[in-house]
Amino acid sequence: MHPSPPGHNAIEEIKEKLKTVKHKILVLSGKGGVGKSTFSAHLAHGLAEDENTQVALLDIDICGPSIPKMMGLEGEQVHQSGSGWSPVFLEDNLGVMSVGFLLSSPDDAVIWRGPKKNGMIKQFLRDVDWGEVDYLIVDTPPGTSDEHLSAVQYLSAAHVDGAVIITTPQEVSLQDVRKEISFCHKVKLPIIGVVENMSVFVCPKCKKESQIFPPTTGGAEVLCQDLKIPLLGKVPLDPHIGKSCDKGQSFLIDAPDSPAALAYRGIIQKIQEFCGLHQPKEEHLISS
Ligand SMILES: Nc1ncnc2c1ncn2[C@@H]1O[C@H](COP(=O)(O)OP(=O)(O)OP(=O)(O)O)[C@@H](O)[C@H]1O
Repeated sequence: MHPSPPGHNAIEEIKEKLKTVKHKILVLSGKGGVGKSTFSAHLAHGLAEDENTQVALLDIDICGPSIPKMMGLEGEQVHQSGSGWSPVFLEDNLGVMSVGFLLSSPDDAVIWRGPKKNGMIKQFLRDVDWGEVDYLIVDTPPGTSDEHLSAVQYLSAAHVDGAVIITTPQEVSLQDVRKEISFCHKVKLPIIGVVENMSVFVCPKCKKESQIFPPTTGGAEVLCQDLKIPLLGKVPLDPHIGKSCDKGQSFLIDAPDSPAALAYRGIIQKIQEFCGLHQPKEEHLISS
């Protein structure tokens, strides 16, 4: 089932493979559990609501792939196509590929050793036949590890638009966002902006907003002002999100008028504007 390992000219092969993909967006977070996969999944759902937009979602969260569950694709396996792997199509215009499709069971612990992880990232970028795609969204593991470096290195060769960084308002998460931003600067990865997730709780009955864990340092807003990074939006903590994700559905459809869905739509629009306004440039590659 596994295509052959990438050779020395992997960068050229990835560049060639991704020629048909217009915009490439990496979704990053310093901490785990802040809502990165939820965001990636719903950015894909939201963009694909326009049936003329072809969307691809790639999950390279090697040790904890949650995209199969969130997209209702648990139990799917990687399908071989002519020259590589074919994505699983959720809709005609929404294709998904996940490391999770390689697992025999979602309950399997995944133990990949260092070089194997990077090899897998190369394979996922080189071997998936996406076809003509407007947006490729790449869901990454938390942190700034070797896997991120590999992904940026390969995607940069194929013109990456930039990264969206997901955080919660707490300092423990924001501290890692600063590291994420420093990583992006070091590897010359443009930053599209920051999303503050689980910002506030909106009471479903009285519609009042409350901060469950008020941030001690002003949250992502202050951080973004200080570092001159765009804040794309704040998404409230919303029980609809967890429920829809567990069912493998889009909460943008399940709860279209919820404060979280409205916040997501505003963020998606800003990302579309960014991609329309900023033509990605060829980046200098970081030597491995
Ligand atoms: N705004 C929100 N309101 C309520 N629940 C949320 C919200 N955003 C995410 N969640 C829930 O939080 C949990 C963690 O989200 P998710 O898996 O997307 O995090 P993650 O950052 O991708 O984690 P990791 O990278 O460690 O896998 C999920 O159960 C998801 O449904």
